[in-house]
Amino acid sequence: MILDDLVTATKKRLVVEKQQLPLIELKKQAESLPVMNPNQLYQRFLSPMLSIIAEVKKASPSKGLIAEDFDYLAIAKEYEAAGATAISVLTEPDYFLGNIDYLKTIAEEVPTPLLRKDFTIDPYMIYQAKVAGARMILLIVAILSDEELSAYLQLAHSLGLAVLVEAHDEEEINRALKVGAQMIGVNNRNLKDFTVSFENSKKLRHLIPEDVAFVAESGVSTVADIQELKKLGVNAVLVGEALMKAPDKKGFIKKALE
Ligand SMILES: O=C(O)c1ccccc1NCC(=O)[C@H](O)[C@H](O)COP(=O)(O)O
Repeated sequence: MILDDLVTATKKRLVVEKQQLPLIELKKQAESLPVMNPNQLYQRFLSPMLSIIAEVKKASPSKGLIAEDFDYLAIAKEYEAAGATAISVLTEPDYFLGNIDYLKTIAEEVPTPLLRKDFTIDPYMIYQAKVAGARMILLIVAILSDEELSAYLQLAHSLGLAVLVEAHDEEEINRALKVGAQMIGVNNRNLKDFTVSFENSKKLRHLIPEDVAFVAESGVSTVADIQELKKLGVNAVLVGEALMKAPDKKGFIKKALE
């Protein structure tokens, strides 16, 4: 399964990264930075207005190369100007052709909160996200134990980072709620065969309490899709490929927010 491959690749990458910058140094850098209150961001997602998390995504395991012309900074600036609540930046290099430097550069110029979209399996990656300028990280229930989920969530909060906890079914949602997730993303993409269906969001929406933000992830192609998800009562929609391919990204987001 693709998640296993992603975890294996991430483990290999971390060995090298930890040699280049030992944890103790990285931690010092992260802990010297100001700490924001993640509740402000959670509350923003819980507001009655739909939130759009617009993704900067060059390639993916399901689609291969998505963006030949990948001016990630210009794209992020368009997302910001259009009113995206947050910008997700893929930093995974092997399968998504991402890079944490993309996030760093965007953070220096774009005030919109940034989600470090990666396969977090080690506290090192949470410190990296903080130092790079992220305001949010992703934790995927399927690749973490309950102990890891809880420890990583607390570590992120202690650094002022909000956490999007991704779940695929009822059992994973219950695990996310048990560790105190305040924002849960349900992936509409089946990671075994890459098919996409909003059925998952529909089926699981009622399991997430009102005070926990619900994010529908993946598979949005059109503004009409976003409107369909809005009717299900989602707080936010995470959109990658459709926005990357939209000739008028600003228009797409603005229409979706109408
Ligand atoms: O996008 C993939 O192919 C993929 C494969 C395996 C694990 C994760 C994957 N995507 C990560 C994401 O969460 C999406 O990039 C995000 O939800 C946006 O999806 P989309 O709008 O369908 O590009």
